[in-house]
Amino acid sequence: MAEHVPVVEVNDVSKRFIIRKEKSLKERLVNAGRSKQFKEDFWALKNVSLEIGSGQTIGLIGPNGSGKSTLLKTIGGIIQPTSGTIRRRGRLAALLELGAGFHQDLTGRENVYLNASILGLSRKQTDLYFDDIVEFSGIKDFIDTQVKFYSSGMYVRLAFAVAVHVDPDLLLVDEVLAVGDEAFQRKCLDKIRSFQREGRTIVLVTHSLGQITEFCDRAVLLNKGEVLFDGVPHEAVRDFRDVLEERRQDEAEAHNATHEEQVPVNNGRIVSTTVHAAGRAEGDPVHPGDDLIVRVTYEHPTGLPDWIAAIQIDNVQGVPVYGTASPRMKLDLGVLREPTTVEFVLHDVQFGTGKYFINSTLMNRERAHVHDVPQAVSFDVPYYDLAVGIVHSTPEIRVVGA
Ligand SMILES: Nc1ncnc2c1ncn2[C@@H]1O[C@H](COP(=O)(O)OP(=O)(O)OP(=O)(O)O)[C@@H](O)[C@H]1O
Repeated sequence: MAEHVPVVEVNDVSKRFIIRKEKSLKERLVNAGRSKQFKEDFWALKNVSLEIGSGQTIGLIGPNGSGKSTLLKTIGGIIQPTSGTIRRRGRLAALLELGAGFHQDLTGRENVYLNASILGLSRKQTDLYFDDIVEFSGIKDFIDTQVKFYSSGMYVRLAFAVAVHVDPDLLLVDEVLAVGDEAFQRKCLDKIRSFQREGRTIVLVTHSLGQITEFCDRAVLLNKGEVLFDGVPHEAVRDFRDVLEERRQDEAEAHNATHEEQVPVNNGRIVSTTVHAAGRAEGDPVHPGDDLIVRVTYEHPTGLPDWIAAIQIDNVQGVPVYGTASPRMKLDLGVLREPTTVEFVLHDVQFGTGKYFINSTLMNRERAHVHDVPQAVSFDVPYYDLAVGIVHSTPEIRVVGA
C-alpha cells in the first residue's frame, strides 16, 4: 500500500458564508425603506491546509459549528472554497447531508441507479452491484417506494449501501451514520474496517470520540474554522476535551452572570464542591484504583431538617456514570444551618480515560432539589493505550488452551 500518495490536498482553504440577519424593529425604523435584513460575513473555515495520504482514515472533530461539515463538503467538491485550493484524486463517494444525492420523487431503485451513475458507474456495472446494495441496505421491501416516504434511517441505509458499493478510493462520511440503528451502525463500521484493509482513504466526521480513537489513524481538531490539532487521535481527543471544558466554563460564567440574582436568598445552598484522589492534589489526574474524595460544603440560613447530600458523575457527553446520596450510605445529616462539609469517598474507582464532571445536589427530606450545581467540578483520568470505554478495570487475560 502506498502510504504517502496524497489523495486529498487542501491548501490554505477559507470559506466565507454570508449570513443574513433580520434587523431589529428599531433598526428598521431608522433605516426605513431599506432592506429588512443586514448581511454579515462569517468565516466557517480559515486557512485550512491538510494533506491526506492514500489509505489513511482521518477523523474530523470539533465543537458544533467548528466547520467539520463545511470542510468535508469542500473536500467532496459540494461547495467551493472562497480562497485556497483543493486537489483530489480517484473515485469519490460521499455521505454528507441526509438526503443529498437522492431525488425525492424517485423510488429507492431509481435512486440507486441515479446515484451510482453520478458516482461514475455505468448501468451495467450498477446491475452487477444492485442486489448487494439492496441486501446491504436491508430495506428490500421498500426499494420500489419513493424515497420521500423513507424514514431517515432508511435513507441512510440506502445511501451508505450505494456509497460503499461503487468502489470508491475516497469515502467521506458525515455524521449521518448516527441516524441508523445500532445494528446498522455496527455494519457500517465493519464495512469501514474492511475499506481500511483494502487501503481506501476515509474521512469521517463524528461526535463519537470512541469512534475516533477506535477507527482513525489520524484526527484533525477544528475550532472556529481553524485547525487546532492534527495528529494522533487520542491527543486530538484530549485537546478537544480541553476546548469543550473552556466552552463549558465560559457558558457557566455567562449563565451565572444572568442567574445569580435569581437564586432565592432564603434557600440553602451548596457553597463549594471539590474533588481529588486520596494522596493526590486537587486537579491531579485520577488513576484507576485511586480512592476518589468529593467534598461538598452546604449551608442553610434558617435550618433544613433531614437534608440529603447527593452527587452524580457524568462523562464528557453528559451520560451519568455514577450517582449516590447520603441516605444510601445510611447517613442521617440532621438539621443543616452552619456551613457543613460532607465527604464522599469512592473507593478503588475504575473510570476509563477521559474527563468527568461532578454534579452536586442539596435536597430536602421530600427529595425536592433545594440547590443544584451542575458540573460543579471535574477530574481527568489519563489516557491508557488500547483501553477505551467508561469503566477501567484491571483485567486478567490467560491462554486457556492452544
Ligand atoms: N450555507 C451556509 N450559510 C451560512 N452559514 C453556514 C452555511 N453552512 C454552514 N454555515 C455556518 O458555518 C459554521 C460551520 O458549520 P459546519 O456545519 O461546518 O459545522 P460543524 O463543525 O459540522 O458543526 P456540527 O457539529 O454542529 O455539525 C456554522 O456556524 C454554520 O452556521
